Amino acid sequence: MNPTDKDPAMAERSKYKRILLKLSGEALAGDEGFGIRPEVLDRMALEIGQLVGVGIQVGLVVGGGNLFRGAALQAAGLDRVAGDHMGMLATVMNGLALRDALERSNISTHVMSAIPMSGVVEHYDHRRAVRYLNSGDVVIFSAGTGNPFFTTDSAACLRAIEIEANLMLKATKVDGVYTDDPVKNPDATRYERLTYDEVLARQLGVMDLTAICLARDHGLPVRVFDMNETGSLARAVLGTNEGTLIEQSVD
Ligand SMILES: Nc1ncnc2c1ncn2[C@@H]1O[C@H](COP(=O)(O)OP(=O)(O)O)[C@@H](O)[C@H]1O
Ligand SMILES: O=c1ccn([C@@H]2O[C@H](COP(=O)(O)OP(=O)(O)O)[C@@H](O)[C@H]2O)c(=O)[nH]1
Repeated sequence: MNPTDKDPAMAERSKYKRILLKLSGEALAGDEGFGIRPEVLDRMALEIGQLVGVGIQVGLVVGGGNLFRGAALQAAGLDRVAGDHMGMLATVMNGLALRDALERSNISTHVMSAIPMSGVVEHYDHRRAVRYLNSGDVVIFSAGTGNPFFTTDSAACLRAIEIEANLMLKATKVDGVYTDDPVKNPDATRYERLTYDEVLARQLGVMDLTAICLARDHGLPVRVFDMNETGSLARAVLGTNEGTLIEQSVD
């Protein structure tokens, strides 16, 4: 499917009215692994715009790993809490860049931050976020959970549960959950579907345990997929066999 094709039947075919898309920071950096690549932002805006255009409500959580990660800064000698604050501020920068790309594509977008940052972005407010989503605007939830020692995967599950999203989509560098880390083990094979308990029991490292436990405890389905493949976001929302679906039961 070409993501630029308008598909009016898509919203009807999608069983998801509201989704939460988690973009890793590295996803914004393209092949370089660091920084923000404008052409990557534009491609993402195009794919997100396709969903918005057919009436699917989209919340976004963006990571910060393309700029700073608390654990890496700690390894370099910084205090962990200061490093995590830097990581969360990095997600706000990514959020601003993403909003810019979305608004250039005429998609009305708000950035909310879990850390108050008056004059730059709005402070996170759950009820206001839901109002924006109901009016068809995109909401970018930045600064993670606002607390150190958490990840943006956990923030994505948290916000998805709060806004009652029907699905959390984790866009990453690999095209699903594998029997082992596919980057390190070329013999690893991909699962189409998994339960939360299987992810936990098999210690599949694609998401942190806090995030998986939150999703499990609140019955939030999670689809892990590779957004570098053109059209993959639309396919993931349509529920076709894209990436890996993690849910309560696979019967
Ligand atoms: N069982 C697994 N299946 C899929 N990916 C895995 C697995 N175990 C570890 N990974 C790794 O998890 C990463 C996805 O997590 P992500 O949050 O996007 O990256 P990071 O943790 O670097 O920010 C992949 O790049 C992959 O190398
Ligand atoms: O609730 C949160 C979310 C993120 N972070 C910090 O922000 C960094 C960037 O987030 P993450 O690593 O999840 O980004 P991604 O891997 O998705 O790019 C993390 O390493 C943490 O240091 C944090 O302290 N609390």
